[in-house]
Amino acid sequence: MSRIRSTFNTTTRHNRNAQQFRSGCLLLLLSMGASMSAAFVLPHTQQQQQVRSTIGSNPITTFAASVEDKLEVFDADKEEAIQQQKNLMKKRREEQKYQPKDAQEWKFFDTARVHVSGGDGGNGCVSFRREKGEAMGGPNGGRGGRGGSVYLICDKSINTLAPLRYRVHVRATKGRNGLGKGKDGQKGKDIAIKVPPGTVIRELRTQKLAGELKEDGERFLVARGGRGGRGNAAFMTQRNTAPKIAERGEPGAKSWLSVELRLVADVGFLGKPNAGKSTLLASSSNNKPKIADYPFTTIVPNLGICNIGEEGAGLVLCDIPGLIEGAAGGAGLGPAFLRHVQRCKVLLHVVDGSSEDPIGDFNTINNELKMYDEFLAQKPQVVVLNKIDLPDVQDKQEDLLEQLREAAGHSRVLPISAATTERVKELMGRLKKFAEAQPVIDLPPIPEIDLGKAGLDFDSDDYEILSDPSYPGQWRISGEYIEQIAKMTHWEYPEAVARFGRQLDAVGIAKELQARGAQDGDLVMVDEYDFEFNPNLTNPYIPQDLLDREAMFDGSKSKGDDEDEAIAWRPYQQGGFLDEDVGELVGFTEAEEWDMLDEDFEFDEDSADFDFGEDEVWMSQ
Ligand SMILES: Nc1nc2c(ncn2[C@@H]2O[C@H](COP(=O)(O)OP(=O)(O)OP(=O)(O)O)[C@@H](O)[C@H]2O)c(=O)[nH]1
Ligand SMILES: [Mg+2]
Repeated sequence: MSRIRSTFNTTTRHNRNAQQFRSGCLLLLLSMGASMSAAFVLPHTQQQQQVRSTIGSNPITTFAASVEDKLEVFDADKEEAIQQQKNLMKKRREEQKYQPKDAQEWKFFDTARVHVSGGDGGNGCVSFRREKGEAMGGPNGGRGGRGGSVYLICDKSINTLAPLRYRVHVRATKGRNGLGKGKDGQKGKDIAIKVPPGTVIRELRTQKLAGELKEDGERFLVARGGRGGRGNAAFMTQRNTAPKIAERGEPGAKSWLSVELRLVADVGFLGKPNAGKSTLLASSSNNKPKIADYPFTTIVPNLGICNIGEEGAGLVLCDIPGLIEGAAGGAGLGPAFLRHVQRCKVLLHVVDGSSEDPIGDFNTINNELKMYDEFLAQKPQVVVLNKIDLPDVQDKQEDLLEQLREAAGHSRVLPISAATTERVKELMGRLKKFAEAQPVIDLPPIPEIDLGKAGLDFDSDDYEILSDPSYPGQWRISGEYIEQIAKMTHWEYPEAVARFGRQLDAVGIAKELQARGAQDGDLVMVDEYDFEFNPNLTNPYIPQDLLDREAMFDGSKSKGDDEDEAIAWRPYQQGGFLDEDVGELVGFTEAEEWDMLDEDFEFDEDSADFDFGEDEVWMSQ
């Protein structure tokens, strides 16, 4: 059996050289990255300028363009159109500056980043029963409490991620430490964050999908609290009836999340700016969005519930900012909001009959849609020809309808006037029937990452041993499981250190190290802990300063005459641990309330108790 010698004094300041080396490399990489990005990422217009100067009207233009598809051939008309749109958007931004802060636009947030951390588990305790005539009874150190977990809860009464904008760090509380007399530590409090239906959760760094909340009341574990460390009572065996060993609490899971909202509606509006989408929403629902005769009036999605006519009542409508040519490539405001119509059963394509080229508009939008997302492009559409109250439009109405039917390839085309509400009631009735008839094809997303796991749940075989020839005799072991075990080891208890050695053995790490040529006395690093590798050592090394402290401790003074009182093993009166920050042995203190845990604690999501206290659950407003 291999033993690992714990070298305390070096625990916190391990391997400075290696760290410096690493951070040096990192700096180097970062500075390389910076200069590379400076060289390759040019502003859009600058890129176009370059393209223009290299291509010009040269006959090889077509050849160049086909060689490099990404090159955009300069087109004066398009450039002008883009410039016009830019000016308009600038105008909108200017206007926005003067909007009151409580305007709808200010409150709508559909993306957020948040750091969630589950509470650490409480530490286990080493303590022994003491009764009359029995100097040292059985072990009775309690278990630490479980750390609180962080959940997201789906609440249909809110429709923005604004609460997450105002608090980026969400931490659940720690579990309390276990105490003597078999008292287990109190659990940490769970935290729940309310989010609207359609919230999609991803791990920020990898952008891996973790899950999605759709139904009201559904909840999703995003950071699991750590398990409480076991007290010495749990380590009693026939051979060792007085174990001086306890575990530290398991650290809670932590991660950065990117949270994104996809509104859930039956019908998503689609169309060029100024087509009359918001006017239609206003004339058919309880929502009164902003309407004006310039493009990009709408800058955030609006949800409305149809309230005209019996047939269409209750239909949920979603009006998004208008789309323009180049939307799939990021032009205009629309693309950022297109994901909001991904959940809709049906798309309502609003065509402005008074536009110069209504059919061209219709085709442009459909092309953009195809480029943006094939899935979205295949959603069933209903087309409306809007503004038929205008005489000009009336004149060519029949022609336009015919052409639209042809371009769309189906006959779900209806002439309406959103302004006068002509045929709007009929449209809503038909839309509702059509939406209801749609099969549910929205496949449930396949999660790629499980945020509900804490370190100990990871596959125990999963570890990696790294060594660097320039640092002979140094080994770094990485792996969620072994790192978590290291964090849970009470290094000041020799038996705990020995147990860690056995765990290294069990996972196969000790053998692997030997096979790779690790020598007696080599430095082994796991997470922030350093050890000397010593497979032949039989007695774990106890740092002298800890032994000195123990010798200085006078147990007889600590507790009064009450012989029945349970006292802890010296020097940890009620059990204790080494506080690495201050380098001191710290005793556990008595807490007011106790909460008993089963010995074999299993994480049970259903028993999670949410704290709906003051600032831990966030409402939308
Ligand atoms: N005559 C007439 N005008 C309409 C009709 N529908 C909308 N409008 C006008 O068209 C202009 C644009 O309407 P909006 O509803 O803001 O258009 P939108 O599609 O929401 O535009 P964005 O939000 O910019 O994408 C406004 O001046 C409306 O009054 C209609 O049926 N008839
Ligand atoms: Mg609008």
